[in-house]
Amino acid sequence: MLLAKHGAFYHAYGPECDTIDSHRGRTKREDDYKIGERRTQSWSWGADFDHRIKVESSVVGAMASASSSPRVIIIGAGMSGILAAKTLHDSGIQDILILEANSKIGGRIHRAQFGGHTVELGANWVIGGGPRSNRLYEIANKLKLKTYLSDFGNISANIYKQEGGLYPKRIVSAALEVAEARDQFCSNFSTRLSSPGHNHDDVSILVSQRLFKQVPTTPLEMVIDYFYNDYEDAEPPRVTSLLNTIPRYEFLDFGDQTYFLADSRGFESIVLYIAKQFLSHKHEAIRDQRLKLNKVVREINYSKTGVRVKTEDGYMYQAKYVIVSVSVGVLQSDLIVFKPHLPDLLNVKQQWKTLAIYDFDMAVYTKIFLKFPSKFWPSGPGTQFFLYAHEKRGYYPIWQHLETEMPGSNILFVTVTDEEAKRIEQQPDIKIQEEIMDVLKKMFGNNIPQPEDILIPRWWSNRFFKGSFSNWPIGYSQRRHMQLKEPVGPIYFSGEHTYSRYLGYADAAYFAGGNSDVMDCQIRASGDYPLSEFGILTYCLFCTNEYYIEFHPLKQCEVNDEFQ
Ligand SMILES: Cc1cc2nc3c(=O)[nH]c(=O)nc-3n(C[C@H](O)[C@H](O)[C@H](O)COP(=O)(O)OP(=O)(O)OC[C@H]3O[C@@H](n4cnc5c(N)ncnc54)[C@H](O)[C@@H]3O)c2cc1C
Repeated sequence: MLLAKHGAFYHAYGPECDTIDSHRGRTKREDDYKIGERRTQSWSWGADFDHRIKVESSVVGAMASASSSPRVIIIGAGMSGILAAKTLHDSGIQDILILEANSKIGGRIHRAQFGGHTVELGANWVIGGGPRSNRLYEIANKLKLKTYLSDFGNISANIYKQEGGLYPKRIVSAALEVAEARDQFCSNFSTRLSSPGHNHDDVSILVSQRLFKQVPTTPLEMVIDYFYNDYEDAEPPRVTSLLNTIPRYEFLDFGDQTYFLADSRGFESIVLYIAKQFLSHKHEAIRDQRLKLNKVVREINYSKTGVRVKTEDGYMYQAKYVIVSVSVGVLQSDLIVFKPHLPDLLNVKQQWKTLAIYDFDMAVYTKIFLKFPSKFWPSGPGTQFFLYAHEKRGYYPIWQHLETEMPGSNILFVTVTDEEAKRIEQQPDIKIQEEIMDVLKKMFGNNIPQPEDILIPRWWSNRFFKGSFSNWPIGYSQRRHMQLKEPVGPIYFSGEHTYSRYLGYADAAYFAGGNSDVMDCQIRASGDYPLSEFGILTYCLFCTNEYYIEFHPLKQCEVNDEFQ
């Protein structure tokens, strides 16, 4: 995704970095809300559970040579799953099993070969240069991965009209000034809403724009607004929560320098590096029986005594606990069936968990790559990004060439999001290519060559992801987000969507894998039951049917210190 918008904002117009106040404002707000909150939950146990176990017991035996009843099963070997496993391993729980549906680790951090080069289908940017060190950026540097500071500095000279031709620079500059003022207003308004004395009422970014009396309507205004918002959130301002997405803590904490990772080893080598710290490996390949690839989990049976996890190939694995690190999009789908159902709408008193999952947003953000026989777009300083303004918001809007990172590659990519991304990925490649060529011809004339190749990731249709990353929708409360990551009996939840501070980013996945819930699982799994304390939360699990959450009113824990 992104990291681009704020990079653009900072690089092009200079940062207004109110790090400490905003940071503390957010922490305080969360604490205020949670202090003294107490909730009791219970759920019913599946009547047919014991019967199923007997029926499946021979299968359990069949897989025992690979892993005989680990203490904790981790579902998913993306960044958060690998970190969760490492967190457990480092704290002495090595009796774990990671089940991953795909044939490699990394999840939404995924490279591909295209046009003779390595491109990133998922996460691409890492950030650095801020008051806090970013672990992912540190690892990238340690591995000497090639990263390039993105050059957003000259957008005002690079916006094309719908029917072709560049907008005059002075018109774009004026529109950018308005956009920047609007963005600043949204930021100030968010801070004001979250300050003491306000009810922390949330509004959408669009409402904030209306208050500023500057709602983008023309193609130029819309594409600039898209660059500021959709390109970051992958959903439009109408949908996105102001309070929970502005300010962006990843930039306040980690810095305003956005580095585009372009290395043949891929972003996924960062995940591999972490995995190799605790899983046996030979050179670049993990050879550890505790990691099982091509294992699609379809069912999780849980009870007071533990979990049984069933995979598509008919195997059953049992453990005391399970950490589910799949995307919130996957949780919203029916790929994994929980038995008994997670507390849901069928019982009004127990609807919290399912609602928390269904109410959140899994956004779609797609980079479409094109390889041409020759370059026909401008290159050199100040040309890396160019925008296409169309009356339909988000119609092939943000373009990037790779001449800096991969000179002579003749590769372009365009980013689409949300409903447009969904519409596009349902079409055949050839149809998408035709649409794209029409747009490119408007920008660069009819004489441009046909592409030699096109690569269209389909994150939304992929049953193992169901989208690209989460976005915080308007109307979704902090309390509900706490429920999103809350455990249900022996089931724990991880994944980028569970870590609100850096929501959506690979950083969120990294921290989610070492956060309080995983640590709580670790403490329970190691037998130090029932009290755990970590970060800003204190979890008290007195029994598996009932638990409550308390917050330490006085403990202003720096979130980043949780896991370094
Ligand atoms: C197009 C795109 C661009 C992005 N750009 C950036 C960026 O520039 N910078 C940034 O920081 N972040 C970016 N992100 C976000 C970042 O990639 C994610 O936040 C992060 O990788 C999520 O990690 P995760 O472990 O939470 O989830 P995942 O990576 O989704 O890991 C979950 C794992 O669970 C597996 N799984 C799913 N279902 C099952 C099942 N039933 N059984 C077993 N296994 C299952 C999946 O295969 C996957 O490996 C981008 C993401 C996308 C898609």
